[in-house]
Amino acid sequence: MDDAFVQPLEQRPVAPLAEATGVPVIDLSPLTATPPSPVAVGVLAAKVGAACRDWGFFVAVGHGVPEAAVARAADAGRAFFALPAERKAAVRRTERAPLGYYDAEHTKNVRDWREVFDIFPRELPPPPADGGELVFVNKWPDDGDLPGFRDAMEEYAAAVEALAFKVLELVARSLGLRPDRLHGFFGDEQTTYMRINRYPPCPRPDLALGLGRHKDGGALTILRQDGVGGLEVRRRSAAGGEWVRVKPVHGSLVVNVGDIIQVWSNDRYESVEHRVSVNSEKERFSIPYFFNPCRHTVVEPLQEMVSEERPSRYHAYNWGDFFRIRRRSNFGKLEADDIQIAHLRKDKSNNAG
Ligand SMILES: O=C(O)CCC(=O)C(=O)O
Ligand SMILES: [Fe+2]
Repeated sequence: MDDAFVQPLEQRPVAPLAEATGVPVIDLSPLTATPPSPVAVGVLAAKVGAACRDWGFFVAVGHGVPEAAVARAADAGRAFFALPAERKAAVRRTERAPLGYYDAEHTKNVRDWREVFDIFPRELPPPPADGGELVFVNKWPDDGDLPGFRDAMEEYAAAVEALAFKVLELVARSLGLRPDRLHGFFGDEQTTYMRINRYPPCPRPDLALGLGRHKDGGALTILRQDGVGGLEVRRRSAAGGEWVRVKPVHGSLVVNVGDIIQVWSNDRYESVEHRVSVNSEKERFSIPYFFNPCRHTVVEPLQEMVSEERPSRYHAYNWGDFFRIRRRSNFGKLEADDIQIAHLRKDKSNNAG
């Protein structure tokens, strides 16, 4: 195996992991009840708040994303990766136009054992030709190659977007905010993107990771994983900091708190650190949906989350700049590690990330 994939000793997956105890599984069906019960929604918001605080993630069931849409997207993803290499290369990502196919992602400067395909469900208009800006325009494979691929991706993304707004509302409620307090950040110029991941079987699963440890930089991630397993999350340091496996639950979606909610909440909620182990027998597929605000959003603790007793813990930053730097560092091996919100923390003594 190529050395580029070998994780530093302390990051190598250690098997077997402790079976996760108390991983929060939350039934979101009160959201789709007609008419909705304000009491049930209030109870739900409290559960979501506790999971965001104690774990930084939860497993959602009863989420309302139709099973058929999930199945079509999953099948379309498999079919895409099964295309011959040259068909995938035809929609390959470039440094300037970072959507499409890629097979050399790096996380913290170690190569991931996976291939990916990225789309922006809400495409951004192409920037002026010579501005040097990134071009977020989708690269769809030929419909002849892959009939129905685009439709399946768009249908799934639309269903997950509806869920993302509902979860955002629960997060806002749980912080004592107006239910639509966060919606305005997610307008037409959203930088939300959706990815399909394929993790091939790996001859040395003891040395490599499908995806190295990281925190998602956006607001929320909604992830569909198949039945193979491999996703691992790290418990907050207060709870021991050990890695636990997120066992696949049929029909569920995993919801991660990202860095932006950590900052907005002024550290009431914490973005979950996670990684993906691989195995030597089975390929694994997943579909994360990264719910991200508009490019020009200035991210900082919400004014309601800041007080004299709890002053703002972060310097304000421009999301578009953060996103661009992250995308660039994913492109290949760089001199420095990825940018982290820990770098934007005012009190650098708590600098883990
Ligand atoms: O494949 C997975 O289960 C996790 C994917 C993930 O964390 C990511 O793409 O950021
Ligand atoms: Fe992630």
